[in-house]
Amino acid sequence: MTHTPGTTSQSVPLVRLLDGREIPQVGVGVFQVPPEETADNVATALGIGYRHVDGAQMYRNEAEVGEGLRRSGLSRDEVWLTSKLGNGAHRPDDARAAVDRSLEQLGTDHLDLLLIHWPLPTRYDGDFVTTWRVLEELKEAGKARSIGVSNFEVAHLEALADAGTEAPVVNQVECHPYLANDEVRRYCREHGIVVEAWSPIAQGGVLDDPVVTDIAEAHGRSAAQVVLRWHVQEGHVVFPKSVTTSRLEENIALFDFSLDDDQMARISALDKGEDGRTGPHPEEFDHVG
Ligand SMILES: NC(=O)C1=CN([C@@H]2O[C@H](COP(=O)(O)OP(=O)(O)OC[C@H]3O[C@@H](n4cnc5c(N)ncnc54)[C@H](OP(=O)(O)O)[C@@H]3O)[C@@H](O)[C@H]2O)C=CC1
Ligand SMILES: O=C(O)C(=O)[C@@H](O)[C@H](O)C(=O)CO
Repeated sequence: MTHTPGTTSQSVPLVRLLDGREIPQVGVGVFQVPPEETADNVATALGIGYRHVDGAQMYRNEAEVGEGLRRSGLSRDEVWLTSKLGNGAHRPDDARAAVDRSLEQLGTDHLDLLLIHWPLPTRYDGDFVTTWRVLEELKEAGKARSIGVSNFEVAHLEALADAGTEAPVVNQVECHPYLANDEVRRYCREHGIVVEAWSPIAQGGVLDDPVVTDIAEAHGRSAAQVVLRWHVQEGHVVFPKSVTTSRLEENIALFDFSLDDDQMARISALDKGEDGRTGPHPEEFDHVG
């Protein structure tokens, strides 16, 4: 990447992973971006200064992410691309074929980060360890430079560790002020696994909270910026989704203000535990398709 060491353009810090590679702490997510809008959305984000796109086979817009990258005029090695293995592709041959399809659609020969999207403990005899071994193989083959997991609970992470596998470098889980996901975050912290927080603003659901709006007013910032800054100071990697250019600009402008300890604590105290969860629980989610 062409950047000052330790930052991207827009001064987004890089977070060091267990394998020594560095991921831009703020990216853009493309879940629920309609395929016909995705290339523009990605090119706009890259034009603003984003250098990290969080995608997935499940989002059905990988060809358009690739098109957005080409339209941006940036070279492949200037942008961090993440993809996630679809739930229907956990069996080894299916996983290999699905990743080849992602590479072809994205128009690249490697992913920066490949994740198992969901552990699917109720499918395939709960055998995500075999699937993980395929990710290790794909990393060895150079098709994914880093490998990680998504929606893994502590028991799932322990199962990988007990099997003696390479450690995942990230665990991408639902996390925002209403769902702190403390147990998972503690395990990750203790094992050097970086937490990627999905739905970092709870799809907008935390933005009207009086604690958030009060702190936002004190800083002359938007509620979204305050919540995203809380994530940054917690050490999370985030990739808020937006199809609105002004919000894309806002969501990356997080590095010229900071929250004090009291503001951080007030936001952390908003945790509602399981009542704050907006998406499916990883122990139950088994959707394929
Ligand atoms: N691993 C997993 O299982 C999952 C991963 N993810 C990843 O996380 C990313 C982000 O999560 P997502 O669920 O999209 O939710 P987010 O928390 O990023 O919220 C997105 C929503 O908030 C709105 N929004 C964005 N920025 C602002 C702002 N500054 N002010 C007000 N509203 C705003 C967007 O509207 P608009 O677009 O109209 O501007 C959209 O409706 C996904 O795109 C995906 O990459 C998400 C879910 C699950
Ligand atoms: O966006 C993702 O990455 C997801 O896995 C989820 O959106 C998930 O598919 C879901 O929320 C289903 O309701």
